[in-house]
Amino acid sequence: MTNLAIAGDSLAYSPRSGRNLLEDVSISVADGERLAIIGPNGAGKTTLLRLLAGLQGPTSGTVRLYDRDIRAMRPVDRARLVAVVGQVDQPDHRICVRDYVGLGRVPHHGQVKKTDDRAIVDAALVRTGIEAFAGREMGSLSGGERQRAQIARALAQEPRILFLDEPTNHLDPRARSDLMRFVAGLDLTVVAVLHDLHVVPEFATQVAVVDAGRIVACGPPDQALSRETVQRVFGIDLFRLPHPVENRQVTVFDIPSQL
Ligand SMILES: Nc1ncnc2c1ncn2[C@@H]1O[C@H](COP(=O)(O)OP(=O)(O)OP(=O)(O)O)[C@@H](O)[C@H]1O
Repeated sequence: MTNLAIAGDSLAYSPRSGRNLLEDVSISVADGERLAIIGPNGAGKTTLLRLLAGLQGPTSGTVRLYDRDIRAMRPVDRARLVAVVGQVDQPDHRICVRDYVGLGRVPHHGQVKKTDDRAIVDAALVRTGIEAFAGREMGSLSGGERQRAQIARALAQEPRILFLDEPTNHLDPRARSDLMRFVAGLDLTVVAVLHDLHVVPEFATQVAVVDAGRIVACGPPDQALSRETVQRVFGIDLFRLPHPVENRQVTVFDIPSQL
């Protein structure tokens, strides 16, 4: 036994026709760690997340979750271990928020009493701050509220690993930071594809930088998010500066003026 939550080894993926979208990607995530996958549009981030979550099989290579080969897991066992909040989730607009969050309990049906299921759904609604919307239809929520409902559904699933694909998409700047702090406070292993580089240093314990289907830098945020890597991969600049008021450093991303 290791304390690895996720071990992806020599992963490659290419659709039936076409180029390799991922090549020779190996990554491990320790139990309780929070991995941010970053990279430019089309780099292969979502593809990597889908392979690690078992939503898609690799063309070659293996994924192990808590020492078990993901290919040998029954879907229901995987769903008790892994919850995914994807970029596109369009539930029936008429389903009410409570019932939508309750869908997270499906993999556990028959495992616990219905009253426990209800208590777990209630707790997920409270934790994500959407209990006031419980009776509303999903179609009536704002983008940010729907995002929280999706996370509540994932929490109701009681996973050990939470996968998030661009979870801050619909959120205003303060809500982005609040959400990632909230997720960091969960006692879970988390893998998140993030476009907003500002939230990465405070959220992630590990960062994987993906470019053109390969991991080009991986490590703690202050190492993986180096100025050189950010310049090369994103074409922007990075500065770590003393905070003007507080006794800490801030990471500033800047688009060079000569662009
Ligand atoms: N099934 C597929 N067949 C062909 N090409 C695909 C397929 N799935 C993804 N791609 C292509 O692979 C590349 C990587 O896609 P992916 O969604 O993993 O990128 P990403 O880094 O998450 O991008 P973004 O930041 O824009 O969401 C893209 O160019 C995409 O068009």
